[in-house]
Amino acid sequence: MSIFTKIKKSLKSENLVNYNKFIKNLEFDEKNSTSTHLIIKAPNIFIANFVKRKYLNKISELYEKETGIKPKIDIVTKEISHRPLTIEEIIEPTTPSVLIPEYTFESFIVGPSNQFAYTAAKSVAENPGKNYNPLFIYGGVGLGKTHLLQAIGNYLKSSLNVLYVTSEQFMNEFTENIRMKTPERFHEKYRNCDVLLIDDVQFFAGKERTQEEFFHTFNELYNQKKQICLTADRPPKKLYDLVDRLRSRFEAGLIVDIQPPELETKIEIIRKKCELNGIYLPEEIIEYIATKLDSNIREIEGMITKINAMSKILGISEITLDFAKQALKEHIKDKKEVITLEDIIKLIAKEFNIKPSEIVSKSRNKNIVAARRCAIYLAREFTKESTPIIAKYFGLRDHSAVSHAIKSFNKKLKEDSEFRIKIEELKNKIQIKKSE
Ligand SMILES: Nc1ncnc2c1ncn2[C@@H]1O[C@H](COP(=O)(O)OP(=O)(O)OP(=O)(O)O)[C@@H](O)[C@H]1O
Repeated sequence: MSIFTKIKKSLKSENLVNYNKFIKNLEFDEKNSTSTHLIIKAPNIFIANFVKRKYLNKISELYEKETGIKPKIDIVTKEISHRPLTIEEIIEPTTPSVLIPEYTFESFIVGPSNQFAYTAAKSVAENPGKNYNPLFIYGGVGLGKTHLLQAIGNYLKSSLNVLYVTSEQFMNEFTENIRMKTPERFHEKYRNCDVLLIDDVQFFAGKERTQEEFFHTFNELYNQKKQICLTADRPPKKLYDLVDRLRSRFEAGLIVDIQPPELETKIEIIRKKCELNGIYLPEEIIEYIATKLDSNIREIEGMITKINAMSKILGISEITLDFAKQALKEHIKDKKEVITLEDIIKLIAKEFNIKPSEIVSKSRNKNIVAARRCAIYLAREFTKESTPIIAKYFGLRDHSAVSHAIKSFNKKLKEDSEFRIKIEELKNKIQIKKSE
């Protein structure tokens, strides 16, 4: 009998009223668990939350009694394996401890905000140890750093010895091996891989012994032309508590950033997540989530899961916009509507040296058309107006004309780096106005 079956049996024998409802259908994820880190699958988010609140300590205790090991336990839902569970947890930064098969290049949506990082990661995966070494990916919370790092690992794991760890795991293992007087075991593991992927290296900050060890690991692998990829929440030059020689190693490779996704990219990501998880959401709800929530994709995923789970539990077959609004009510921060369509028009008119009225006119003058497209794009990014309202305001036929204008705009953003910089500057100006 497996240990997990024994644990379930003990929970049953303790006559827990909720055994059938909450414990019976829990499954042990053998493939992804280790002896110190257990992953348990629950049928849905509510059961998972309940088990976490009520039974986690008990399960941990029973496991320790059986094995002598105090485990770390993650309870995940079957729908989205490996996801942390409560909405609060989903919003919290969390990093997995194993390679997650779903994090691939194919499931990663590319837009102007992450194009550079994606291309660099793909290139590293296709030519490990040859093009960019190390690859350093940085960016804000929940923007896809781990996903890209793991995509490299998943791409290479069948042909090479890939090692994926968080900086914390690296540190814990190092400390543990020192404590057990087995440093050679640690060296054996880390200095003999072909690809080393370390997530969240900002946590090396201030840990001098770990940094020292990592420095040697780095050199050893680098000299053997093994690929090293790192992620952090900031660029190497801002990792202040890192020893200089390590920082300069990081800086010697390719450094790429991931920016918050543009609205279109966000919408695409939501579509993809729904598709991957077999969730159907009408377009208007997808757009609602994308415009109302910030850029943290993990948070967005949490909201999709929540809407889906609530609809199932309440037996609702068709999810309406009102239902979604209700479900997300408490999670949508009450941001004041500070940027209006008029603000955008004024700003663009000034930038393009034309009159505000010309932007909303029917003129086909090249400069005015460019200004209009830009204004439409920014209106979608920064105001809370729906696509039909924006169409009406700019004198366009209907919402599909808005989508068309945004598509052409995104194409230009992708192709023309000077243009991209100009738009970034405009976005910054709007952000400044927003925070005034
Ligand atoms: N462009 C994208 N396409 C598809 N999914 C994405 C994209 N960007 C982020 N995600 C998803 O968002 C979630 C959070 O991403 P990830 O864990 O990679 O973020 P992170 O940048 O590593 O965040 P943290 O700083 O908290 O570690 C993941 O489920 C990931 O699949």
